[in-house]
Amino acid sequence: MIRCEDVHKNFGGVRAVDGATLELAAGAITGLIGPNGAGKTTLFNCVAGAFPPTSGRIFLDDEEITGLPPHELYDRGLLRTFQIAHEFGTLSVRDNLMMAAPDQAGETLWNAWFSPAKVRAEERAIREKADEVIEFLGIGHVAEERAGNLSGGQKKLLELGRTMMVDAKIVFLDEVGAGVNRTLLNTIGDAIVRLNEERGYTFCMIEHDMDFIGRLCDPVIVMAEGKVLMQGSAAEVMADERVIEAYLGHGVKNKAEVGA
Ligand SMILES: Nc1ncnc2c1ncn2[C@@H]1O[C@H](COP(=O)(O)OP(=O)(O)OP(=O)(O)O)[C@@H](O)[C@H]1O
Repeated sequence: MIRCEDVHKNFGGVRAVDGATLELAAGAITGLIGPNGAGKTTLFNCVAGAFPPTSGRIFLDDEEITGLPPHELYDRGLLRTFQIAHEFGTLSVRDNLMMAAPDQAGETLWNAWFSPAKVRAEERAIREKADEVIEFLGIGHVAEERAGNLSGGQKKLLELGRTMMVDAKIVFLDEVGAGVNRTLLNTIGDAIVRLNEERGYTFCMIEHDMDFIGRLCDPVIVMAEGKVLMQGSAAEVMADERVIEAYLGHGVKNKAEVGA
């Protein structure tokens, strides 16, 4: 479980996150929505260690993780997908997955020279794991394809695959559905649900596609003006007057009513 207590993040005079308090339950797929500029990405960045909050505290279970750098969070199984290097365009999908595996013995010259058997055994295990991830995600038909030739949606699947190579447990997804066609979006959605149900991954996802949110996320947390406006099921938040007003912009609804 991740808990943010009264988190603030200022950029000069801009209060990007202005006292956000929320919990991301372990084992849930939580959606984070809100109008442009609501502070969602900035809050993500604070939790995932891109920069520390100006004030407030963040906990992973009972341990305070406020301000910890990404690699320390990564060691605790928490990662934001872009923390893993973007795909290597000229390498195959399988090789991209294999390179995401952490702490490989073959990376040191010493092991490569003096422990070649150990390096080979480890490489075999990593290859088997990559093949398992490829099968899980149903991307066998592009396993030998150069990652640079994948469509935007397939690259998102590869991104999810790389989280599986490092056995992440809490994954932050920032607009994973952006610019992805409906069919592939369903495939990505299915992979997220299966990772959640079968492997116990916890997800928190920023998303603008409300159909996608409605299908995957429970609960949904709504942010507006740097704060948490409300939390509920997708149906509850979509029907909530405060949420509608936040999306329309302050005063717009009232003006519309006055004009009506
Ligand atoms: N590095 C920065 N420097 C200055 N201001 C920033 C910076 N990052 C974000 N902001 C400002 O902080 C506010 C919140 O931005 P943020 O990107 O967190 O919102 P968001 O909810 O993710 O929006 P969107 O849905 O449009 O991505 C905005 O007013 C934005 O202009």
